[in-house]
Amino acid sequence: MQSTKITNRVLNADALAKAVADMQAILAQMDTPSQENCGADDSDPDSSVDITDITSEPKGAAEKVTTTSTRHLPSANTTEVPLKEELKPGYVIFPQPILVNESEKRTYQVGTFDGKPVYHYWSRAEQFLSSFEYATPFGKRFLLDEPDSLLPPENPADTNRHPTPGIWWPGPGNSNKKFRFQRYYSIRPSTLGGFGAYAVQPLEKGQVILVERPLLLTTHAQVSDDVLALPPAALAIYKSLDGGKSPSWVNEIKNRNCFDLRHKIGFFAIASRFNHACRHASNVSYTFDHLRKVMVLAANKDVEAGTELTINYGAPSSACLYTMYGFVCRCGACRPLTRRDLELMGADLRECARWGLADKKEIEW
Ligand SMILES: C[S@@+](CC[C@H](N)C(=O)[O-])C[C@H]1O[C@@H](n2cnc3c(N)ncnc32)[C@H](O)[C@@H]1O
Repeated sequence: MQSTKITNRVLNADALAKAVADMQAILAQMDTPSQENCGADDSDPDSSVDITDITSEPKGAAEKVTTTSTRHLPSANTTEVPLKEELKPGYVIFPQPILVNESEKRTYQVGTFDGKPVYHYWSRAEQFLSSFEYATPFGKRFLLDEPDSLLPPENPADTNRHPTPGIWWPGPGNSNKKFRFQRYYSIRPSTLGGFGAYAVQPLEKGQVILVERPLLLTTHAQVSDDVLALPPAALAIYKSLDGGKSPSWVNEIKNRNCFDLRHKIGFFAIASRFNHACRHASNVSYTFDHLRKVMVLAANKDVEAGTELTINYGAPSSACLYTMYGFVCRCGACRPLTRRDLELMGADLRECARWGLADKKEIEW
């Protein structure tokens, strides 16, 4: 079991006890085969990774774009974009433009995926990654061969201002020096739901694929203030995360994307894009290095190129997953929730469909 989990609800002790009792009652009523129970993987492999650097930003003609995304972004962000002809493996892409350079008001389009525009921003290469020992899901180690990283630039002047000292977020606006392709995965539309991470090359068990600083490290109590205090580039990334359709978008995004990091919660531009898989179906494990304040993701089994990379959110069953995180799991490793399950759980199915928590097929029997 991982020490960090994505969490959905802020529960006090009483509410938690009630939720557990409710859930036990629901589960007692449900015809739940043992295969439904989902658990995190425990593995202990080795790591071997290397890097590719690029030294300049992609060039291309500026072009107006529109997006079909319903997620919240100020329309002013959909302005001039340098168009790249093709979507290269390993790019980090987003379903809508990310405002990365406040002064130039530019966003970056990479190309199209399934007929929809997708966008790319670069992660900044970390110069000192190999100097420190990092906590990985499989023990402490020096990452001599650097994984993809979203870490601070060596010159603090390169950072955008951030309410939390030491926190940095990515974007070409931060520096004109070296940027690195995301070599091990790309973030792209997923069959599980929304966007997800896919291996762009075969991964060996134990390979560290990502070391990432939080976009925001905060607490449940502080999240609203801290999110609203984010500078535009970081706020745009936060808003681009899953959710964000309702007036209470800050909490909605929080509920779907935050990682519980002991007394804090964290949001990540990339790690928060990894979808969930139940039981031992997840192929990536994660841990938060509290000393270095980085999230470290590593393959927990050999993975073929093109496979979706999934983590385990930590819920013990698909029913719990639904109750805690509000989505119907489609990972294939658990018994999918039925309409009856959802009814027993008191879910408003139309509301589920409206929020994309259950698609039409799932609610039409
Ligand atoms: C942390 S986000 C993961 C990235 C997200 N798919 C996106 O587009 O940004 C969690 C959300 O992804 C979706 N999701 C993750 N794992 C899923 C799964 N196994 N089945 C269905 N939906 C899933 C759910 O909508 C969930 O609220």
